[in-house]
Amino acid sequence: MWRNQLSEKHFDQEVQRYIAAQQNFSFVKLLGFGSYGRTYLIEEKSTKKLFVLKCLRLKHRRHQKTKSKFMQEIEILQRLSMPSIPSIQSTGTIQDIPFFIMDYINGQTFEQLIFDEGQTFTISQSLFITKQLLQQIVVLHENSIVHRDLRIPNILFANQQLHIIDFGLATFKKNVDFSLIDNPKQAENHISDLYFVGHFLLFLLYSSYKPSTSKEKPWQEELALPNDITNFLERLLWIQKPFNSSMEALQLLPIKK
Ligand SMILES: Nc1ncnc2c1ncn2[C@@H]1O[C@H](COP(=O)(O)OP(=O)(O)OP(=O)(O)O)[C@@H](O)[C@H]1O
Repeated sequence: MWRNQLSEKHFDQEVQRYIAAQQNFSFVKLLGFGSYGRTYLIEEKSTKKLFVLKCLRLKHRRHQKTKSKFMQEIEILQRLSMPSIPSIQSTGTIQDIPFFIMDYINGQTFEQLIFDEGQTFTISQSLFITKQLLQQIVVLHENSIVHRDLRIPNILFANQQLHIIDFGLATFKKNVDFSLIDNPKQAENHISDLYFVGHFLLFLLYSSYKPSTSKEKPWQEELALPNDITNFLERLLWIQKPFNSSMEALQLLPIKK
């Protein structure tokens, strides 16, 4: 364990050395790391523009499957050209570890907005934001991509619009027999993203919920939403018949026109 940490720290220095050797970039800081990747903030000297360098974690360098998944994240981001998704600027290797450089989204995640800043959302604001998210998901699905990790730390608000990051679990959309799906989060079709949208909408709605008792009840009882919104959420969360596509979910979003 400590050996792994030691070598990851050593690798951070390798990244710093690599960036220092590039004429036009300077290293700013380590942004964080997840299970597959390690992410750094860098600055383009001539423009002062910030970028993110993401590389495969050192411990996975010999795992062919994880390496291919990382290369697939690059392929997916390169395929998508949407203002709400970071574009890839360049790719390469540092000591045989693959990396890519993408746009830095200078905003706040919904996790930060709700839990650090205590921001609250009304029902109509929550539905309006969910509509924006669904509009982006429709475009992803039209490009045959499913994100499969649309959690609140991966959805940011910046420049007056929503942005989606972290395509590490994304995959190419398949025709999946609904009866064979046992975990909607991992489904390789629209079901996965819509399931996450259901949880996203619940986080927004719960931001303004004030419990009247210490006893926890199901969200349907606690939030006591109008029926059309409860039914919509239950279809996203696969409690009721799921939507046939993200477009259908967008069209049936119970939002006042
Ligand atoms: N393009 C980006 N723009 C702005 N911030 C980013 C970008 N990509 C990643 N980040 C931020 O960098 C940090 C690390 O991201 P990374 O995707 O490596 O791991 P993670 O999201 O913490 O973990 P996991 O892999 O489990 O999802 C996170 O705080 C994330 O918000």
